[in-house]
Amino acid sequence: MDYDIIVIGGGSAGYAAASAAEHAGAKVAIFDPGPLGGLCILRGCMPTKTILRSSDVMGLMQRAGEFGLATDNPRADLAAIIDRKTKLIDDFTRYRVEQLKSPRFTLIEQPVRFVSSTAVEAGGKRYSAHAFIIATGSVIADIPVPGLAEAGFMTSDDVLELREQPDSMMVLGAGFVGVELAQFFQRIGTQVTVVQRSGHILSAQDEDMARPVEARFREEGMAVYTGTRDLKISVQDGKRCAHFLHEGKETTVSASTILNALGRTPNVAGLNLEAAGVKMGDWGIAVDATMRTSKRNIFAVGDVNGLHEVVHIAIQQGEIAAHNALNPDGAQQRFEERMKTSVVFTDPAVASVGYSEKECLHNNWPYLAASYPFDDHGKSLCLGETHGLVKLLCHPETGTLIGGHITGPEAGELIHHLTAVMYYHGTVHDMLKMPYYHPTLSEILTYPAEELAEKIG
Ligand SMILES: Cc1cc2nc3c(=O)[nH]c(=O)nc-3n(C[C@H](O)[C@H](O)[C@H](O)COP(=O)(O)OP(=O)(O)OC[C@H]3O[C@@H](n4cnc5c(N)ncnc54)[C@H](O)[C@@H]3O)c2cc1C
Ligand SMILES: NC(=O)c1ccc[n+]([C@@H]2O[C@H](COP(=O)([O-])OP(=O)(O)OC[C@H]3O[C@@H](n4cnc5c(N)ncnc54)[C@H](O)[C@@H]3O)[C@@H](O)[C@H]2O)c1
Repeated sequence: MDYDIIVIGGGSAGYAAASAAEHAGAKVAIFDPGPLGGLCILRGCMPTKTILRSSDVMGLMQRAGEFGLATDNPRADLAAIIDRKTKLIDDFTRYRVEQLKSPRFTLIEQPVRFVSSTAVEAGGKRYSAHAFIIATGSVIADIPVPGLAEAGFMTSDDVLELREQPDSMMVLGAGFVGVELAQFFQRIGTQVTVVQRSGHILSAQDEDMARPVEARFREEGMAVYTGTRDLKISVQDGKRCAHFLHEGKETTVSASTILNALGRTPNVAGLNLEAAGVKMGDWGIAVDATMRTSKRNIFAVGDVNGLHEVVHIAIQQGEIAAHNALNPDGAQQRFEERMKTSVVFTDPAVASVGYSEKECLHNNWPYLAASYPFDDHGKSLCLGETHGLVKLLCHPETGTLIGGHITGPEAGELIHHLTAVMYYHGTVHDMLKMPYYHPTLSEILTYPAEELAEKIG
């Protein structure tokens, strides 16, 4: 065999897998045709969070009067925002490329296709390995909306290079990508309309956690349509129009641009998975908790398995796969659904760890829930950040925390407190024994914990 492990794709999941495998003493090759850097650095987490910082500052400037301050007609310069993003991303990318090109691995900048379960082909050459870790990520999905392709649209990739601000924009889809970018554009002065099929935005979250974001969007002047049906697109008088059924009525909205945020799909094109005997599942390459595919020596990690398209989970899965690939007969590491975490970086932000009420109800799992709103919490009132709530879910007898959900100020930071409690299998009673500084946002977490502890007795 040429290598112990061949990693296909050098993004967050692939780099983590290769790094862990090399650290454990394996001979590793990474195949990636580039551009090198991975989605998170090049067109995902980091560039979007960089530009959102500008719109968050803008959002505060627009509220200056509320805090006894005056600003002189704040305006956004999209080209300058994009320049700041590009400078940072170039630095992050350079660092990642150096890591990929280090002598720790053999980096081959070619796409690969399987020829069997123990060999791949790239650039006309054949390479064999004991194990393979597929980490080819995801691509923007081609969702068939009538008229959309003819009308033309932008994607999150395009937005990150846009230098001229559109006067108006329709955002199709209100998942993570749609909501973060919708608020960015609305806050910098583009008139945004969001069109979402499910009954509330962020359809994977519990409804009560998503509604405060919708409320904030509307207060900021955004038009938000949820529960839409039969979406079609046309072009009339130079404007792009979306036609859909909303609350039983034919509705048409228009804008100069469309942002297609209808979702992503696993990137498996050209891999020739059939030759390796690797099977697809409903959302991506089918894997078990050890990250093994239908073929025992082949693993799939990160967006390509479609389980949770977020970066820390991609990294964790990469490390799990590396360990299991190198220890096929030893103790296997498993991905723990129990600790899954997500953060949507809107304002208010939406952060979750563990299970939602939706999931508990769907699976018939027993739970107790309690929540508390930010508009009744002292520190939030001082900050003027009163949108949202915190919600805790615990086991009805033991009080063990099984889910923590925060929509509100600094939710993406506050959630880690609940992550720590859950990591150590802590209970709502444990939360009440911990000291909380006053006045802080974190204190709000004790109120639902208290309610749940009283219920359990
Ligand atoms: C706009 C946006 C914002 C996001 N924001 C966040 C966020 O704030 N926080 C968060 O946690 N997640 C965020 N995500 C999701 C996150 O970026 C992804 O979950 C993560 O980057 C996936 O990593 P990956 O390693 O699976 O895939 P990728 O990083 O996409 O890596 C795949 C690699 O495979 C290579 N490749 C492709 N085809 C082949 C082939 N045939 N052969 C060899 N190599 C190949 C590619 O060149 C690429 O380098 C965001 C996503 C988007 C789109
Ligand atoms: N902050 C973060 O961590 C972050 C940010 C961005 C993306 N991501 C990751 O990237 C993944 C992809 O995000 P995404 O937002 O592109 O996809 P998504 O699947 O989360 O959202 C797409 C939305 O479009 C809606 N939709 C689909 N067809 C529609 C139609 N015909 N009419 C109206 N609405 C329709 C869907 O109901 C869905 O809510 C996410 O699952 C997330 O894990 C994470």
